[in-house]
Amino acid sequence: MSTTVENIQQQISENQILIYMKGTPQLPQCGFSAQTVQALMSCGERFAFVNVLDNPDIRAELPKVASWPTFPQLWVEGELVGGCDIVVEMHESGELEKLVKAAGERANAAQEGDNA
Ligand SMILES: N[C@@H](CCC(=O)N[C@@H](CS)C(=O)NCC(=O)O)C(=O)O
Ligand code: FES
Repeated sequence: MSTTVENIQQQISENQILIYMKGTPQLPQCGFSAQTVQALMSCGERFAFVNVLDNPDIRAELPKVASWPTFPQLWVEGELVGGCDIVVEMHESGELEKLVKAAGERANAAQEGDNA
């Protein structure tokens, strides 16, 4: 059986664009998660999400793994981008879309390579 920390590490390594949030993209359960996922959705790339309200073990362990105390958390290509403040700021500057689109394109290219 894998531990929570191993699950988290696997989620982060297997999902090139990943948000840990409260609620779901369709039904966020907190304003911070709502704002962040809205900014992410506006980038137009596919992304994975984990609802930490459904996963109390991940909610408890991820802040230690990430050295980041709160949710939401956006991870791109294995690295923590940040929470609501950072993501919203990057969205306003146009930086978020660049980062997310580049990661999405690389993920799609890797996928096509797998299927060939
Ligand atoms: N300033 C933070 C706001 C996020 C925040 O304060 N999150 C709190 C309330 S939703 C949190 O995750 N607390 C720990 C917890 O609920 O497990 C950001 O930029 O992401
Ligand atoms: S759930 Fe209360 S501030 Fe996020």
